Formats: sequence, structure tokens, C-alpha cells
Amino acid sequence: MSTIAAFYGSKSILITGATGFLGKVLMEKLFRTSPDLKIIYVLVRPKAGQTLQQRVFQILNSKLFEKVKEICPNVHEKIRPVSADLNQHDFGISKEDMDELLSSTNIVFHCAATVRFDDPLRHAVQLNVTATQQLLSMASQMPKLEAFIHLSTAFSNCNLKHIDEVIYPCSVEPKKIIDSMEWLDDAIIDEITPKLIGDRPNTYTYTKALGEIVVQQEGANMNIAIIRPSIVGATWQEPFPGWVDNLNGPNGLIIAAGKGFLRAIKATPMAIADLIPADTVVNLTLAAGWYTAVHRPKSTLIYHCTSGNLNPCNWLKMGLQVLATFEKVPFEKAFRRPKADFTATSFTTHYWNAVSHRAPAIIYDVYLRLTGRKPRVTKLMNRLLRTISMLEYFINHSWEWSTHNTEMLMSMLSPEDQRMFNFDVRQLNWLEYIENYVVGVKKYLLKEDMAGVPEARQHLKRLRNIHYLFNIALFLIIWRLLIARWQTARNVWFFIVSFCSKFLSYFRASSTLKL
Ligand SMILES: CCCCCCCCCCCCCCCCCCCCCCCC(=O)SCCNC(=O)CCNC(=O)[C@H](O)C(C)(C)COP(=O)(O)OP(=O)(O)OC[C@H]1O[C@@H](n2cnc3c(N)ncnc32)[C@H](O)[C@@H]1OP(=O)(O)O
Ligand SMILES: NC(=O)C1=CN([C@@H]2O[C@H](COP(=O)(O)OP(=O)(O)OC[C@H]3O[C@@H](n4cnc5c(N)ncnc54)[C@H](OP(=O)(O)O)[C@@H]3O)[C@@H](O)[C@H]2O)C=CC1
Repeated sequence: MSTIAAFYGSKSILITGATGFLGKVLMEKLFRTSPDLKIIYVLVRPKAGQTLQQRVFQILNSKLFEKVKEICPNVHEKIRPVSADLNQHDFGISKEDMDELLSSTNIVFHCAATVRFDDPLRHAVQLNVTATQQLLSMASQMPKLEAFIHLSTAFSNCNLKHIDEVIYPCSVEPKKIIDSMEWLDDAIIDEITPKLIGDRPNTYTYTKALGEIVVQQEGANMNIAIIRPSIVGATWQEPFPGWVDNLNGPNGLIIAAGKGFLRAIKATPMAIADLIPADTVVNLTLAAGWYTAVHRPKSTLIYHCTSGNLNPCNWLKMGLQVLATFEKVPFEKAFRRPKADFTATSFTTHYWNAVSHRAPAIIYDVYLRLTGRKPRVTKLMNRLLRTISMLEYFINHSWEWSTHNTEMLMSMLSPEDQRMFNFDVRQLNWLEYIENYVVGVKKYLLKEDMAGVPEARQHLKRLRNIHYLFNIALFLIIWRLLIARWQTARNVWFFIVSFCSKFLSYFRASSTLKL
């Protein structure tokens, strides 16, 4: 019997960010491995015209939860959506709900965050720092609380090269930042943002670092652990390989490359692609929750959930395998054939952006306009280039994360738990994982049927023929123009023609002699 599964069996669990990518995988695993758990409270806000109940219902009825519904048929009764907006004071939770949460909760998993890289500092601070502080204040009033697990990111200290499992100080105290957000106006905040984030690339990594300091300061008397995952990718094994549901991280770029929009990207091919599967993160998170509650370590432990130092894969290997999978399982209705390359300098990146990204988009939009349709590709391309500019930092740097706590935790698990809550990334076969990832993007994100693969291949063949025809036509036009305007081009042309005709006559003469 799994010790960890048994531990969660009798618990009341509170999850923030349960509607997010990691939150869903976390809930799924909890219900599947501990179907007799008491209840999971999820803090959810209504969104996109859906009530919180409808949102939770939709998640429980998704493919991700198919196994759960077999193992735990009454899953609907074990989940309690609580109306909460983390941007509001006390999260806007009603008095009755708050009383129930405070009196019943045993374990808190804090996954909610804004993960946008371009969020204004005020909003990122509100969600990633102030809301964390408020949640800790709530947790401090929970008499039955056994563990509080905070999801941070391995990139919270991406301004350093070597990162240990410790909390690093920031130049300005989080409390001062929180206070200043209350009285500074937006224009001033925008002005001081670059100074505050310093050598970090965005407000996300900066506010996640502040969030960790808040956890350390406010949670001193609680059993707390911090999980720092690197780039979270599709699931590796559970509940099935390749599950993914948003455009974050590599996902959007895989789509852009597979559909033929992304043709070149500035990257350091030998830099480590520190991806980590979502189910690995969830297994470590659950193991850390158990360890924190049962073993009560004296200080807050930080766990690096990364792959680079135990089983490294570089961007070149990853990129080549992504492209190889497109050959096997192409995406439907591609704009161009998938064929991408890494560029090394800003100059070559600008060149390829102009030639391979902007120019085809403009030409296609002209074609759309001429055929009476609305041009849309240039806008899409501009958005893609903006996204790439935001992600480039992470594919052109390498980090070393130490993983002593994570390895210690692994050694504390029984063989049964090591199997059931596997976070040993050394067992990951990258080529197989990346192939499943790309297929998962096709199936679960693009909602493309595998039955459409032969037609997708035909489409790519047509695109190849169009590409050849286009190149020949372009060559002939340019050459014709050169001959018309430039004497040297004419001389070269006559030289080639006379050389070819001499060669042909020689060939003809020698074949006649042989006869
Ligand atoms: C030699 C071989 C070469 C081979 C090359 C082959 C290339 C193959 C690919 C290789 C992959 C390389 C991958 C590198 C990836 C590196 C990633 C590094 C990530 C570091 C992670 C740090 C880890 C973390 O801790 S945080 C989690 C990660 N967070 C993010 O990723 C957020 C990043 N995103 C943003 O900040 C923003 O989205 C931004 C700024 C990039 C873009 O903002 P913008 O306002 O322009 O767009 P959006 O409004 O966000 O969305 C546009 C559009 O998409 C729709 N959309 C967005 N999200 C979703 C969703 N979840 N589901 C469905 N649709 C979504 C959105 O609605 C918009 O659509 P509209 O119709 O226009 O409304
Ligand atoms: N994905 C990744 O690559 C990585 C993620 N992480 C960390 O893991 C955690 C989970 O990330 P991930 O699942 O990918 O993120 P998602 O963006 O998928 O999910 C974010 C969650 O936070 C919730 N949320 C945001 N704002 C509010 C609000 N005002 N009130 C209530 N809920 C809110 C969202 O709810 P709603 O659905 O209503 O918007 C959603 O459930 C985060 O802390 C992130 O920093 C760390 C490293 C990498």
C-alpha cells in the first residue's frame, strides 16, 4: 500500500489555481490515487460567462478525468468549488465558506499565479505576492493545517547561473513593494519596473521571487515547502502521455513550427532545455506535501523540480526531435512545410524574420486580399514574433539547479511510492517524451484527429510543389529583369547558353560516332 496515497486518503485539501494546467493534473492524481480523500476545496472565479460550478463540471468531464471517473465515481461530491478571486480582499470568499475552509483544511496547495511575462508589475505583485501573503494569513488560522505547499518557479532566481535550494533576498523587501503598489500610480510603476526587476527578464520571475520571500517570512510557524519546477511540459506517463492544455512555454512554439509559421528562432543549440513533465511536478508536489506534514522539517524546504542536472537534453536535440515528429505526424492545414532552424546572432535573426516570417505573411495576405478574403497572417506573425521575443531569454541561457532536497525526498519514499509518485527524471527517455508531447499538442490542443494524418501529408506535398514552382518563377523573373538591365548579366547569359549548346553538340557528335 502506498504511504503517500494513504496519507491523503483522509484529508481535506485546499487548492488554488485548480483550473490551471498544473492544478488540473494535481487534482486528477489526488482523486485517482486517494479516491477516499475527504474533500478538495478549489478556489475558483467565474470566467468567460461560466459559473464556477460549470467550470469545475467541465474539468471533471474532460478526457483528463476519464480514469478518475472509473476509480472514484462520486468525484463530483468530493470537490467543493468556492467562489474566490485572488485579486480581492479576503479573496471575496463568503463568511460561511471562509469558516468551513478555516476549520476543515488539512493541506494547502497554492498553484494560482499569473504566469504572463508581460503583466504590469501591479497585477503580477497582486497575484504572485499579495495573494500569497493573504493565503498564508488564512492558513495561519487553520487549526488542522498539516502542510502548506507553494508552487514557485525554478526561474525565480534566473539572474543567477547556479541556483541552490535556498531563498535568495531581493533588493527591496516584498512588504515595501506591496505597500508602494497601493499609492503609486501606473505611470510611475511602469517607470520603476525595469529598475526593480533588475537583471531578471520580466515581472513574472521577479514577483515569483518576492512570493518566495513572503512565504519564508509569513510562514515561519507553519509546515511549508516550496516547489520550483522549470519549464513544465506535457505529461510523461500519467494519466496518459502527452496531455497538455494551454499555449504556454514551448506549446505555442510547437504549434507555430508544426503549422509552418515558425521557421527560425534565436537559440543556443547546446544550452540545456530544462523541461519537466507536468506529472513529474505533481508527483514531487504530493510527495513533498506528505513529507512536510509527517516529518515536519525544521526549516522551509525548497525542492528543485528540474531535469538538467540529472538527465540533460539540449535545445538542438529537442528541436530535431520536434521536427522529426512533424514528419511522422504532420499537423493539418499547415501554412508552409515545417522546417525550422536555430539562428545564432541578432543579425541573422532579423534577416530570417524578414525573409522567412514577414515576407511570406505579407505575400499570403496580398493573396487573401486579392481573393476577397480578410488578411490575417501578418497580424498572426507579429504576435508570434512578440511571443518569441519574450521566450528567447530562456532558450539562450543555461542554469544549474542543485537538487539535494529533491534527491533526499526520493530516498525517503518506499519502493511502492517511488513507483506510484515517480519524480525520478533520470528514467525519462527524451526522444519518446518529445514525440508524445508533439502528438499530444496535435490531439489535445489542436483537437486534430489522427485519422487526418494522410490528408495532412498530401497537403504538405502540395505545399512542396508550390514552393518549387514559386522558386523557379521567382528565379526566372529576377533573371529576366537582370538581363534586360545589366550588360554583365547578358554576357553571363550568352556564355552559359553558348557553353550549353557546345556541350550538347559535342555530346551528340560523340554518341553518333559510337553508333
Ligand atoms: C535545428 C532544429 C531547429 C528546430 C526548431 C524547431 C522549433 C520547435 C519548437 C521548439 C520549441 C522551443 C521552445 C522554447 C520555449 C521556451 C519556453 C520558455 C518558458 C520559460 C518558462 C518559465 C517557466 C515558468 O515558470 S511560467 C509558465 C510559462 N509562462 C508562459 O509561458 C507565459 C508566456 N506567455 C505570455 O506571457 C503571453 O502569452 C505573451 C506575452 C507571450 C503573449 O501575449 P499576447 O497578449 O500577445 O497573447 P495572449 O493574449 O496571451 O494569447 C494570444 C492568443 O492565444 C490565445 N490563448 C492564449 N492562451 C490560451 C490558452 N491557454 N488556450 C487557448 N487559447 C489561448 C488567446 O486567447 C489569444 O487568442 P485571440 O483569439 O487572439 O484572443
Ligand atoms: N507552467 C509552467 O511552465 C510553470 C508553472 N509554474 C508555477 O506553477 C503554478 C501553476 O502554473 P500553471 O498551472 O502552469 O498556470 P496556469 O496559468 O495554467 O494557471 C493559473 C491558475 O491561477 C488561477 N488564477 C489566476 N488569477 C486568479 C485570480 N485572480 N483568482 C483566482 N484564481 C486565479 C487561474 O484561474 P483561472 O482559470 O480563473 O484563470 C488558474 O487556475 C504557478 O504558480 C506557476 O508559477 C512554475 C514553473 C513552470
